[in-house]
Amino acid sequence: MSLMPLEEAYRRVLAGAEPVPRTERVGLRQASGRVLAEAVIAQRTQPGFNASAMDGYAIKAANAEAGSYLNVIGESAAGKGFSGRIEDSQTVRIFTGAPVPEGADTVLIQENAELVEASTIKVTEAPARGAHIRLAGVDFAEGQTLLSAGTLLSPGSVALAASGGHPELVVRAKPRVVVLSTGDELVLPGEPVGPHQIVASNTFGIAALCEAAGAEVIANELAPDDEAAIDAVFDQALGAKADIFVTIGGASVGDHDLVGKVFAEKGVDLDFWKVAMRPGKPFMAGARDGMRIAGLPGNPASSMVAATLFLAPLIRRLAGLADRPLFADGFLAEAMPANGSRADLVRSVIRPGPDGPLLSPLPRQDSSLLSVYAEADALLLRPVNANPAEAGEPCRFVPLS
Ligand SMILES: Nc1nc2c(c(=O)[nH]1)N[C@H]1C(S)=C(S)[C@@H](COP(=O)(O)OP(=O)(O)OC[C@H]3O[C@@H](n4cnc5c(N)ncnc54)[C@H](O)[C@@H]3O)O[C@H]1N2
Ligand code: MOO
Repeated sequence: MSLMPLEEAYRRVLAGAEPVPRTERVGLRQASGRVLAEAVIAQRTQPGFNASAMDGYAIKAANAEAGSYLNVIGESAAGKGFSGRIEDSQTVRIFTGAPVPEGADTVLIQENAELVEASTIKVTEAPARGAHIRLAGVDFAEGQTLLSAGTLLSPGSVALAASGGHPELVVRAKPRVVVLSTGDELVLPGEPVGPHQIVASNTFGIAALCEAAGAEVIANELAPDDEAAIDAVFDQALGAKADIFVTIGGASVGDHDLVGKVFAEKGVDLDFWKVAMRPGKPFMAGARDGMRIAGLPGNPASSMVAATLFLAPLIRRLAGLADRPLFADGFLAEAMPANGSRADLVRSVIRPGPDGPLLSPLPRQDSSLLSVYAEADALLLRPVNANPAEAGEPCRFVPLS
């Protein structure tokens, strides 16, 4: 099988990927970052009454020439309005958010009034008619569409939905993902590590990446290099109606790399295996009965890079989130050597430059190095067969945050 060009692999992974049709109802405290499945219609008018925007006095503007005296007949506070009516030469003490009493058309801010007796004020500066009143419905009216289906709920839109009277919202269900790490050598962090064993690390990095992209990781399993064990987790994912089955490791050509073999036995329709990129070459993509398959390589940086390029965009698509451009534009902080037949995704740090982001490759690039991966801000793209490049030349990169 020849190596698939990176951009084509990306297009193929996303081809035909639609948001999952399931929806669910969540409370407002769980709603931020979710995608609305149904429009949010205002259940009430906001504000529901003419409200004061300032602390001061509710007045009739016609009575409030500078130098006039007004008789204070009561008080309107937020949550506790004044039930009477203002007649000529009268005023009501009013506070921010309080209902404007009947008969008043203006709020005089207290800085422009002088209390001359216990219940008399003198207007020191005349206000404009209508000043400092938020009219009923100025924000929105009952029945108005506040947020349309498909909106990614920001903290501000959660506040708007709350104001519209909604304790819960109908959102798209998160795509369900099962992650399986394979390898006899793997033990969980914190468990005793035998002489030839290692700690399963990208197991947790990949689960975090899936969740950050909008998925629900319904299982994060470890299995030894054993066909029956891998088979069992595959069946578990099918049974749980996972949208994506992600494997880590066993994707290459060694005698113990069994993932591709199990996929073939399980009737997975394999779209491609192996991408012309470094790291992350032995990436597999396919599907079985509506469950998408992403087979990631085992090397820690390789799995994180392949998941960043292919799995995260797929999850975003299934979650109903907008596609993001795969690459951003920047400039090389250093000269780069010529590149070979695989696109190189160079773990790099970013700093601001005069014309845009400047990318500096980290000194060590082996695909086992999580200490380097965790430090990187970006994957600097060196295209297939790129010529040597000078510092300052434009480049493209995949942001990692
Ligand atoms: N003869 C060849 N050998 C290899 C090739 C090749 O083309 N021909 N490709 C290499 C490339 S590139 C990669 S990438 C790796 C990928 O191999 P696998 O996907 O089969 O991964 P494993 O062999 O299972 O593991 C590789 C490495 O990663 C460690 N690992 C695996 N899973 C985890 C985990 N969950 N957490 C942390 N570390 C993990 C594993 O112990 C190995 O050290 O193959 C090359 N070989
Ligand atoms: O692609 Mo492998 O991912 O070079 O280490």
